[in-house]
Amino acid sequence: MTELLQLRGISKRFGGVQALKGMDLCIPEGTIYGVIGPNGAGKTTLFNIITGMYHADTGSRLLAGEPLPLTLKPYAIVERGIARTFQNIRLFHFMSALENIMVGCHRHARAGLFATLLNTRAARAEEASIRARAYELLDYVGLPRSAALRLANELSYGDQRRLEIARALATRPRLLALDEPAAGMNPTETEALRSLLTRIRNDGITVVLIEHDVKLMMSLCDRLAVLDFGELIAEGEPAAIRQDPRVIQAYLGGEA
Ligand SMILES: Nc1ncnc2c1ncn2[C@@H]1O[C@H](COP(=O)(O)OP(=O)(O)OP(=O)(O)O)[C@@H](O)[C@H]1O
Repeated sequence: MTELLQLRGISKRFGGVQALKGMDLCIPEGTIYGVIGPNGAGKTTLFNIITGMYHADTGSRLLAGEPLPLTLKPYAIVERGIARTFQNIRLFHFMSALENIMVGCHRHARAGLFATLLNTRAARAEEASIRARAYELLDYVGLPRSAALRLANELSYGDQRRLEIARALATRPRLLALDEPAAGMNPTETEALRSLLTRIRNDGITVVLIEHDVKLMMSLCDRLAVLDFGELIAEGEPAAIRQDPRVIQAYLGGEA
């Protein structure tokens, strides 16, 4: 198994709270990798460090063996191949679903500002190809064509979540980071999400997610990291995690 993302000795303090305590973590390429743990364990902090929203106090990280400096800003992290979604959906609500995806596609656009303003042939061709790619992604995440021209905030909750994933995929990430993607979903939407994430993984994009639904995580993820009080207390395949006494004591309470 090749490691896609490696974190070494990552620490983060907020005032008097040590949210992460020298954490080491390796996310293997081609997996669905879950991060679980009780409230306040440090999951969101870890996630925000992976995606550049927070800067760690100490530690280092590598993406596909290349250093990924801790000070990189979120847009630079996206450029290096890590895209994310948010716990509270952050779409451009007054843009159409298609336009939301096109924004993500523009990361790979080549036409410069002047070519676009002058509406040159090259700029028009590029815009057409971005639009075509956005339609492909709309299909890929399972949104109907009829959703394309609707405003993002008119879509159902589950469809907005799919749209966020499509927009993240539009940046062509190697690692897709999802912050509680199943939160607020009904069972049908959750099952559809499971199929979509499995498809994304099978198509070669590594997925890392935080999720409170432990049952879903146990059945969906290839590997799990369990955090407690800012430390990694267990890491491995779900079958082993389920039986780990530290996990049972710290978090699962014997329910899993
Ligand atoms: N911006 C912040 N300022 C101050 N303290 C913070 C901040 N973010 C997180 N913390 C603290 O760091 C610790 C870890 O929080 P974090 O949100 O990472 O945990 P979590 O595992 O995601 O929890 P939850 O499941 O409740 O979302 C908590 O004690 C939290 O109060």
